[in-house]
Amino acid sequence: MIYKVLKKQNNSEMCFVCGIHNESGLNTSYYELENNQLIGVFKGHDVHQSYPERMHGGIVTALLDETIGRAVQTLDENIWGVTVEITVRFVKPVPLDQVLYTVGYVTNMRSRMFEGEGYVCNTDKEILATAKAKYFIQHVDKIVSDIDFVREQWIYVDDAKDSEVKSFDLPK
Ligand SMILES: CCCCCCCCCCCCCC(=O)SCCNC(=O)CCNC(=O)[C@H](O)C(C)(C)COP(=O)(O)OP(=O)(O)OC[C@H]1O[C@@H](n2cnc3c(N)ncnc32)[C@H](O)[C@@H]1OP(=O)(O)O
Repeated sequence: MIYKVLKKQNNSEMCFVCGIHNESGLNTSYYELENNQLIGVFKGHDVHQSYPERMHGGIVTALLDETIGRAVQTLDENIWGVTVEITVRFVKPVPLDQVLYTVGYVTNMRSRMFEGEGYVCNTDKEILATAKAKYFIQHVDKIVSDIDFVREQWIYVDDAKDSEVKSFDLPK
Protein backbone atom coordinates (compact mmCIF):
# COMPACT_ATOMS: atom_id res chain seq x y z
CA MET A 1 0.00 0.00 0.00
CA ILE A 2 1.28 3.48 -0.90
CA TYR A 3 1.62 6.18 1.80
CA LYS A 4 2.47 9.86 1.31
CA VAL A 5 5.55 11.41 2.90
CA LEU A 6 4.44 14.19 5.25
CA LYS A 7 7.79 15.42 6.48
CA LYS A 8 11.51 14.76 6.58
CA GLN A 9 12.98 14.25 10.05
CA ASN A 10 16.15 16.01 11.17
CA ASN A 11 19.58 14.41 11.19
CA SER A 12 22.13 14.64 13.96
CA GLU A 13 25.79 15.63 13.68
CA MET A 14 27.56 12.44 14.74
CA CYS A 15 25.09 9.59 15.37
CA PHE A 16 26.29 6.39 13.71
CA VAL A 17 22.95 5.87 11.97
CA CYS A 18 21.96 9.43 10.97
CA GLY A 19 24.98 11.69 11.65
CA ILE A 20 25.79 13.92 8.71
CA HIS A 21 29.41 14.27 9.80
CA ASN A 22 29.99 10.64 10.81
CA GLU A 23 32.14 9.39 7.97
CA SER A 24 31.87 5.75 9.06
CA GLY A 25 28.13 5.97 9.61
CA LEU A 26 25.12 5.02 7.51
CA ASN A 27 23.96 8.63 6.85
CA THR A 28 20.31 7.54 6.88
CA SER A 29 17.59 9.97 5.75
CA TYR A 30 14.25 9.60 7.56
CA TYR A 31 10.76 10.45 6.28
CA GLU A 32 7.48 10.42 8.19
CA LEU A 33 4.55 8.78 6.40
CA GLU A 34 0.87 9.62 6.70
CA ASN A 35 0.18 6.36 8.57
CA ASN A 36 2.60 7.35 11.42
CA GLN A 37 5.25 4.97 10.17
CA LEU A 38 8.78 6.19 9.61
CA ILE A 39 10.93 5.15 6.69
CA GLY A 40 14.70 5.46 6.53
CA VAL A 41 16.70 5.31 3.31
CA PHE A 42 20.30 4.12 3.61
CA LYS A 43 23.14 2.28 1.92
CA GLY A 44 25.81 0.21 3.70
CA HIS A 45 29.44 0.10 2.59
CA ASP A 46 32.51 -2.10 3.17
CA VAL A 47 33.18 -0.48 6.58
CA HIS A 48 29.84 -1.93 7.73
CA GLN A 49 30.48 -5.53 6.68
CA SER A 50 30.62 -8.75 8.69
CA TYR A 51 31.16 -11.60 6.24
CA PRO A 52 32.11 -10.23 2.81
CA GLU A 53 29.17 -8.60 1.02
CA ARG A 54 26.88 -8.65 4.04
CA MET A 55 26.19 -6.00 6.66
CA HIS A 56 27.23 -6.74 10.22
CA GLY A 57 24.29 -7.81 12.39
CA GLY A 58 25.27 -5.29 15.07
CA ILE A 59 24.95 -2.50 12.55
CA VAL A 60 21.58 -3.80 11.36
CA THR A 61 20.55 -3.74 15.03
CA ALA A 62 21.72 -0.12 15.45
CA LEU A 63 19.74 0.86 12.39
CA LEU A 64 16.55 -0.82 13.60
CA ASP A 65 17.04 0.61 17.10
CA GLU A 66 17.21 4.16 15.80
CA THR A 67 14.37 3.71 13.32
CA ILE A 68 11.94 2.42 15.96
CA GLY A 69 13.17 5.02 18.51
CA ARG A 70 12.61 7.84 16.06
CA ALA A 71 9.15 6.58 15.05
CA VAL A 72 7.76 8.02 18.28
CA GLN A 73 8.38 11.48 16.85
CA THR A 74 5.78 10.84 14.16
CA LEU A 75 3.34 11.11 17.10
CA ASP A 76 5.05 13.97 18.99
CA GLU A 77 8.36 15.54 17.96
CA ASN A 78 9.13 16.43 21.58
CA ILE A 79 9.28 12.82 22.80
CA TRP A 80 12.77 11.36 23.10
CA GLY A 81 13.76 7.95 24.45
CA VAL A 82 16.69 5.71 25.29
CA THR A 83 16.63 2.06 24.31
CA VAL A 84 16.19 -0.45 27.14
CA GLU A 85 15.58 -3.64 25.12
CA ILE A 86 15.78 -4.76 21.50
CA THR A 87 15.24 -8.14 19.84
CA VAL A 88 16.27 -8.62 16.23
CA ARG A 89 15.52 -11.41 13.80
CA PHE A 90 17.98 -11.62 10.91
CA VAL A 91 15.84 -13.06 8.12
CA LYS A 92 18.16 -12.73 5.10
CA PRO A 93 21.62 -11.23 4.54
CA VAL A 94 21.55 -7.44 4.37
CA PRO A 95 23.62 -6.50 1.30
CA LEU A 96 26.11 -3.64 0.96
CA ASP A 97 26.34 -0.94 -1.70
CA GLN A 98 22.64 -0.82 -2.56
CA VAL A 99 19.79 1.41 -1.47
CA LEU A 100 17.72 -0.23 1.26
CA TYR A 101 14.83 0.85 3.48
CA THR A 102 14.17 0.62 7.20
CA VAL A 103 10.69 1.13 8.62
CA GLY A 104 9.61 1.72 12.23
CA TYR A 105 6.35 2.32 14.09
CA VAL A 106 5.09 2.55 17.65
CA THR A 107 2.95 -0.31 18.93
CA ASN A 108 2.43 0.69 22.57
CA MET A 109 2.68 4.11 24.19
CA ARG A 110 2.72 4.57 27.97
CA SER A 111 3.64 7.46 30.24
CA ARG A 112 7.28 6.39 30.82
CA MET A 113 7.91 3.81 28.09
CA PHE A 114 7.03 3.15 24.48
CA GLU A 115 7.44 0.02 22.39
CA GLY A 116 7.73 -0.39 18.66
CA GLU A 117 8.54 -2.65 15.78
CA GLY A 118 10.47 -2.28 12.59
CA TYR A 119 12.09 -3.97 9.67
CA VAL A 120 14.72 -3.61 6.95
CA CYS A 121 13.74 -4.36 3.36
CA ASN A 122 15.20 -4.05 -0.12
CA THR A 123 13.74 -2.18 -3.10
CA ASP A 124 11.85 -5.38 -4.07
CA LYS A 125 10.17 -5.13 -0.63
CA GLU A 126 11.74 -8.37 0.62
CA ILE A 127 12.07 -8.31 4.41
CA LEU A 128 15.71 -8.80 5.47
CA ALA A 129 15.48 -8.23 9.24
CA THR A 130 12.79 -7.42 11.81
CA ALA A 131 12.93 -6.04 15.36
CA LYS A 132 10.90 -5.25 18.45
CA ALA A 133 12.23 -2.67 20.92
CA LYS A 134 11.37 -0.85 24.11
CA TYR A 135 12.40 2.70 25.11
CA PHE A 136 12.40 4.69 28.34
CA ILE A 137 11.08 8.23 27.74
CA GLN A 138 13.43 10.98 28.93
CA HIS A 139 13.66 14.72 28.39
CA VAL A 140 16.28 15.41 25.72
CA ASP A 141 18.16 17.68 28.16
CA LYS A 142 18.52 14.72 30.51
CA ILE A 143 19.79 12.40 27.76
CA VAL A 144 22.30 15.02 26.55
CA SER A 145 23.15 17.28 29.46
CA ASP A 146 26.27 19.17 28.37
CA ILE A 147 24.95 20.83 25.20
CA ASP A 148 21.59 22.05 23.86
CA PHE A 149 21.32 19.05 21.52
CA VAL A 150 18.18 20.14 19.66
CA ARG A 151 19.47 23.67 18.98
CA GLU A 152 23.05 22.72 18.24
CA GLN A 153 23.08 19.23 16.72
CA TRP A 154 19.59 18.39 15.44
CA ILE A 155 19.69 19.58 11.86
CA TYR A 156 17.20 19.80 8.99
CA VAL A 157 19.12 18.66 5.90
CA ASP A 158 17.68 19.97 2.65
CA ASP A 159 18.86 17.39 0.12
CA ALA A 160 18.05 17.70 -3.57
CA LYS A 161 17.07 13.97 -3.54
CA ASP A 162 14.28 14.64 -1.00
CA SER A 163 11.99 16.09 -3.67
CA GLU A 164 12.02 12.64 -5.34
CA VAL A 165 10.76 11.05 -2.12
CA LYS A 166 7.03 11.79 -2.16
CA SER A 167 5.52 8.44 -1.18
CA PHE A 168 6.45 4.88 -0.26
CA ASP A 169 4.86 1.57 -1.15
CA LEU A 170 5.27 -0.36 2.10
CA PRO A 171 5.55 -4.16 2.02
CA LYS A 172 3.33 -4.62 5.11
C1 LIG B 1 20.65 8.73 18.63
C2 LIG B 1 21.21 10.20 18.60
C3 LIG B 1 20.63 11.14 17.60
C4 LIG B 1 19.41 10.78 16.94
C5 LIG B 1 18.19 10.88 17.82
C6 LIG B 1 17.05 10.25 17.16
C7 LIG B 1 15.89 10.01 18.03
C8 LIG B 1 16.02 8.90 19.06
C9 LIG B 1 16.31 7.53 18.53
C10 LIG B 1 16.76 6.64 19.65
C11 LIG B 1 17.56 5.50 19.14
C12 LIG B 1 18.86 5.22 19.81
C13 LIG B 1 18.79 5.34 21.29
C14 LIG B 1 20.02 4.81 21.95
O1 LIG B 1 20.88 4.22 21.38
S1 LIG B 1 20.13 5.10 23.60
C15 LIG B 1 21.58 4.23 24.10
C16 LIG B 1 21.28 2.91 24.72
N1 LIG B 1 20.46 3.00 25.90
C17 LIG B 1 20.86 3.63 27.03
O2 LIG B 1 21.90 4.26 27.08
C18 LIG B 1 19.98 3.53 28.25
C19 LIG B 1 20.80 3.26 29.49
N2 LIG B 1 19.94 3.04 30.64
C20 LIG B 1 19.54 4.08 31.43
O3 LIG B 1 19.93 5.22 31.21
C21 LIG B 1 18.63 3.75 32.58
O4 LIG B 1 18.66 2.37 32.83
C22 LIG B 1 17.15 4.19 32.32
C23 LIG B 1 17.09 5.71 32.13
C24 LIG B 1 16.56 3.48 31.10
C25 LIG B 1 16.26 3.79 33.51
O5 LIG B 1 16.95 4.06 34.68
P1 LIG B 1 16.31 4.75 35.99
O6 LIG B 1 17.22 4.36 37.07
O7 LIG B 1 16.11 6.19 35.76
O8 LIG B 1 14.87 4.13 36.10
P2 LIG B 1 14.42 2.79 36.87
O9 LIG B 1 15.61 1.91 37.10
O10 LIG B 1 13.55 3.22 37.97
O11 LIG B 1 13.52 2.09 35.76
C26 LIG B 1 12.33 2.71 35.28
C27 LIG B 1 11.54 1.66 34.55
O12 LIG B 1 12.27 1.23 33.41
C28 LIG B 1 12.46 -0.20 33.47
N3 LIG B 1 13.76 -0.49 32.96
C29 LIG B 1 14.89 0.13 33.30
N4 LIG B 1 15.92 -0.37 32.64
C30 LIG B 1 15.43 -1.37 31.89
C31 LIG B 1 16.01 -2.27 30.98
N5 LIG B 1 17.31 -2.24 30.70
N6 LIG B 1 15.21 -3.15 30.37
C32 LIG B 1 13.88 -3.17 30.58
N7 LIG B 1 13.27 -2.32 31.43
C33 LIG B 1 14.04 -1.45 32.07
C34 LIG B 1 12.36 -0.56 34.92
O13 LIG B 1 11.95 -1.92 35.10
C35 LIG B 1 11.29 0.41 35.38
O14 LIG B 1 10.00 -0.09 34.98
P3 LIG B 1 8.84 -0.20 36.05
O15 LIG B 1 9.35 -1.16 37.07
O16 LIG B 1 8.64 1.20 36.57
O17 LIG B 1 7.65 -0.70 35.26
